[in-house]
Amino acid sequence: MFKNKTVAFMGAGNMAEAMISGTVQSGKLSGEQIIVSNRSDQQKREQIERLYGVRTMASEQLPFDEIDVLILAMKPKDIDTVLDSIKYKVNNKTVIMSVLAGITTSHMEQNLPAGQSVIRVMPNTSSMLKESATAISAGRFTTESEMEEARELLRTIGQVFIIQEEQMDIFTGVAGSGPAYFYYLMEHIEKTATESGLSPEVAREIGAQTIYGAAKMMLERNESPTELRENVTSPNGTTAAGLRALDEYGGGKAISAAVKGAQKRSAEISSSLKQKQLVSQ
Ligand SMILES: NC(=O)C1=CN([C@@H]2O[C@H](COP(=O)(O)OP(=O)(O)OC[C@H]3O[C@@H](n4cnc5c(N)ncnc54)[C@H](OP(=O)(O)O)[C@@H]3O)[C@@H](O)[C@H]2O)C=CC1
Ligand SMILES: O=C(O)[C@@H]1CCC=N1
Repeated sequence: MFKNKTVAFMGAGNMAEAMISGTVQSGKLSGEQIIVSNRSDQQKREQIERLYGVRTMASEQLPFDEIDVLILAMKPKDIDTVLDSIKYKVNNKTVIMSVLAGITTSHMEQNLPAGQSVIRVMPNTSSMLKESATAISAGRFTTESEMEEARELLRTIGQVFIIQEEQMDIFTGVAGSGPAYFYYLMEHIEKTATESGLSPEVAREIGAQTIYGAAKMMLERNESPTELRENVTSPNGTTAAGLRALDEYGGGKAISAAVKGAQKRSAEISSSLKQKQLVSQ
């Protein structure tokens, strides 16, 4: 399916690198088919070329006519500069995918040639190991077969969910930002475990194995998290004591607030760009 296709990245930071790593490991695209570009960090380009065997260059040197899929992976604040820089160069057959939080397909469509196919994508950094939970939403001009190809391409970095664009903010709050909540949890578990006498290496390994095992249970057993939690919790046992402390300290509320906070920020990024657009009209 990807034979003779060229995929180019604009942006070579954490998210792009995670996607590049997963895609190259999948073996579905060769390094020759992937071009990675950034604004100015030459050292980073050399490192990516060495590690993943892909072609790299500065973004202004991208061979736009050769590119089938262009993945935008810079920070949201840089989107307008980038759209301005590509709008007279991009090929109308190129599908543009953006992984930028809060940047809507309509914002991109308004700043690109009429009819350009744009897909909004929200991956997470577990793409690095082909374990992302990635969402995609079609723009106005995207065909079903382009969405199918996008899904196939992103399957190389994990599971793909096609969602309505209105659901992107909450998806970002859950899955785009989500790994950070689990790392935060792990930081606290590790700290407590080492303070209580476990070596840092052992604390890290058992914490990670515990999260991994719980995630696998969720994915492979047809049981709700409530059932799974109850199976761990003996009356008046250790887990009940732990969960009571979590409740006392507002653990559940804190988790909901984290998801909502990220969701709200994603929506804010969209609306601030809309405001800017209205002001400049
Ligand atoms: N990190 C994450 O977990 C996730 C991030 N995202 C999204 O991914 C995007 C990138 O995030 P992240 O990788 O963390 O950011 P980084 O800061 O690590 O990387 C940003 C990259 O963008 C490049 N860049 C900036 N301006 C331009 C430009 N004008 N032309 C070409 N390249 C440019 C930078 O190049 P240079 O260094 O040369 O300036 C750099 O390679 C964000 O929009 C974020 O919302 C989405 C899901 C998860
Ligand atoms: O923090 C951010 O804005 C990006 C988007 C999702 C995860 N990281």
